[in-house]
This record gives sequence, C-alpha cells and structure tokens, in this order.
Amino acid sequence: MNSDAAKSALIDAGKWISNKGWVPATGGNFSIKTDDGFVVTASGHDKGCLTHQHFLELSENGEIRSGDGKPSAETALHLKLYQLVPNTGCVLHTHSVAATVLSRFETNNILQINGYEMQKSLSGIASHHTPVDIAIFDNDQDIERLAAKVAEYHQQHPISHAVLIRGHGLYALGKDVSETRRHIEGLEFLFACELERIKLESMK
Ligand SMILES: CSCCC(=O)C(=O)COP(=O)(O)O
Ligand SMILES: [Zn+2]
Repeated sequence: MNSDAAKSALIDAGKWISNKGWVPATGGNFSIKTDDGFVVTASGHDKGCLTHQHFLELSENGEIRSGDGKPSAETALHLKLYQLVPNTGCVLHTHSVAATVLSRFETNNILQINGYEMQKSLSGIASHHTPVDIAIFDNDQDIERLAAKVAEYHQQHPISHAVLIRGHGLYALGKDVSETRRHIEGLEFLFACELERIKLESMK
C-alpha cells in the first residue's frame, strides 16, 4: 500500500473508532505498514478528525522521513509489534472504557476469554471452545521499556491478535486495516460481554 492510501484508510478508521467512543479526547494512535516503511499518526490530535496532515512517514527502521509534528508517543510499541508478529500490516491502539476497566480488573497477566461465538471474529479461531488469551502489560510512560517487555513475553507466549496495557487500552493487530478493525470490533464485543458477566456474577 502506498502512503497516501494508508493515510486515507487510517482517516476512515479514526472516524469509525471515534464514533464508537473508543478514542476519547486525543487518545489512541494508528499505523500501517506501507510499501517502503510505515505511516503513523502524529501525536496529540483527535483521532476522529484526522486529515492527511496528521501523519508522519517513517522508514523501515522507524526514522522520520516526512510529516509535521512528532510521531505518536507510542510509536516504539507499534514498531515492535510489526517486528514481532509476522504478517502484521496495521496496528490500531484504542482507549475504550471496556478495555481500560477490564485490564485493571484482571490482576493476572492474561485476560482469558472463552465460551463466546464471537471469538470467531478473530482470525484463526474456529470455535467458541478455543480460548482467546490477551496478554496484559502494566502501563509504563517509558514506551521503549514497555516495548521491550512485550518482546520478552512474546518469546515464550507468541502474541497474535492484540495486547492490553493495564488501565490504558488495547493494541489490535491484523494483516491489513480491515482485519485489524474486525479484531477491534470483535474484542470490544467480547470485553463488553465479560464486563456484564462479571457485574451479574457479583450480584449472585
Ligand atoms: C490523553 S491520551 C494519552 C496518550 C496516549 O495514551 C495515546 O494513546 C495518544 O498518544 P499520541 O502521542 O499518539 O497522541
Ligand atoms: Zn494510548
């Protein structure tokens, strides 16, 4: 994909994600792998109102090639995920209420979701009996350090569809923007179900 097409796809994704309420204020950031590097959102903008001016183009090594402002403060985590997970073409990071609350409620380092038909919205999952394990990492303002922790974890437990950052949000991956959008939508549905289930069970 060329960088102009990548920016257009991320502008559309930003409008959709913002309408869902998953990137409040200036939260979230997006990237796509292009023919010769990456396109990433500039830092500090409302991701529901992006224009072609709100992106930076990076080389395959992550060096800034063009664009105004600073790349997302979380660019290092995007780049690490592309490096770790084969065939990743798009990373979308969101700050939904469900992802933020569940990642705090679950004190283990894995959120396991099982028993839902909608698990099949995630590529490679063909049954509600196949558990979806989403790794949770403690939030860290040092993004390089956080990215290193994700890389270390990945050596033992390969990351596939997404990771959660505790009290912060979701990083969803896919081979292209439409697969990553589907993963976000499927996971958000599953997170909402889990929150409802936890609330109901606490009332028993
Ligand atoms: C109020 S958003 C705090 C920063 C953050 O978590 C985020 O996703 C947005 O950062 P960016 O630098 O990409 O705008
Ligand atoms: Zn964030």
